[in-house]
Amino acid sequence: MYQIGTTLTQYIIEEQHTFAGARGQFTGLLNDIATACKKLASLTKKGALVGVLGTANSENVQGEIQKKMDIISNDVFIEALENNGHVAALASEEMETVYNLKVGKPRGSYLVTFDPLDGSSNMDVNVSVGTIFSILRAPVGIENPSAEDFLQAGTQQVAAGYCLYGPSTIMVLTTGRGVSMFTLDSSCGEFILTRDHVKIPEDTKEFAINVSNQRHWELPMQRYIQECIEGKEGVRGKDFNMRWVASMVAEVHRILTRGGVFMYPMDEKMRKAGKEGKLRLLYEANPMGMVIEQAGGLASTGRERILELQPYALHQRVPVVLGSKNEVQRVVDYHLA
Ligand SMILES: O=P(O)(O)OC[C@H]1O[C@](O)(COP(=O)(O)O)[C@@H](O)[C@@H]1O
Ligand SMILES: [Mg+2]
Ligand SMILES: [Mg+2]
Repeated sequence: MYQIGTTLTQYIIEEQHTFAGARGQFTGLLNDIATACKKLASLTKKGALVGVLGTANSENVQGEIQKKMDIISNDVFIEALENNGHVAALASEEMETVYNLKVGKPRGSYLVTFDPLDGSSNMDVNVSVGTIFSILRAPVGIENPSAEDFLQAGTQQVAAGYCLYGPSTIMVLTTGRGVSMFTLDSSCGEFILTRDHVKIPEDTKEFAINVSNQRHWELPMQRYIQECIEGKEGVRGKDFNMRWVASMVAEVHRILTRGGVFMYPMDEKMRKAGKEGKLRLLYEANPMGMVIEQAGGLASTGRERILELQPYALHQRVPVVLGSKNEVQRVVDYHLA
């Protein structure tokens, strides 16, 4: 158990000691990620003052028009991670293929997948956005890991987390020993531990889903949401509230803070478009799934545990239902009934 007020630097040095044979790379890598997030926190706060709002004239591998900050965040992350010999390769929402380090750059023991700017549709309207990251082990002795080397099940993650750029900047991290939250004190440029061993309430009265897609949902999801909306008058016997920020980081942070269930289910519209979901397995669902499970919640596709899925593609999409244990279990039961 760490003292509230411990700095992230002190925390990760201690965590490093729990890894047998550790040589300081893990500490270094988390520090690199923290440095990138501090830069992004400053840029998102300055916004129009530093010209980072608006759309770039380019499309990413997802077929989405990129925001300027999608590209800037991706570059900031690469710059912070590629020089210090902690990683062997990187993969990101904004890059079609694996980013291999330039010739001569020292290679490290880890792979990092990341969503440099999550909730990017909120950037221009000043609503919370964030960065999501997942750390995996790199194959030993491979100079340039390939996409296949990244296709590891979520259970293989060494660590995962996100940084939320909201009213305050908060880094949330798990190394597989519970979930810790650090708030950025910009006066000293340090992330300070503000909550440790975070636990999600098992029950909730708050759901998050984009209801505009309702007519396309599968019947089990229609039933679940209808029952929530019927509230006290219905079979649930209690009223529910709804939230939708359209930034997964903000939804997950709310759930870690007061419980809830977040859903981005599969639907008919996606099926017709040949998609298997909206959110991406390697740099959204897996890292958030690890954080949620480490805080006592569940993370499912609606039918399967997300962390046990065997990935087959770098930008693979999956349905996501995560949050308070008993509520996610109910959604799964409806899908498996
Ligand atoms: O616009 P919609 O359909 O409500 O989707 C919102 C979802 O899409 C996302 O913005 C996708 O992430 P990116 O912004 O990183 O592409 C999630 O953060 C969010 O939960
Ligand atoms: Mg995202
Ligand atoms: Mg993104």
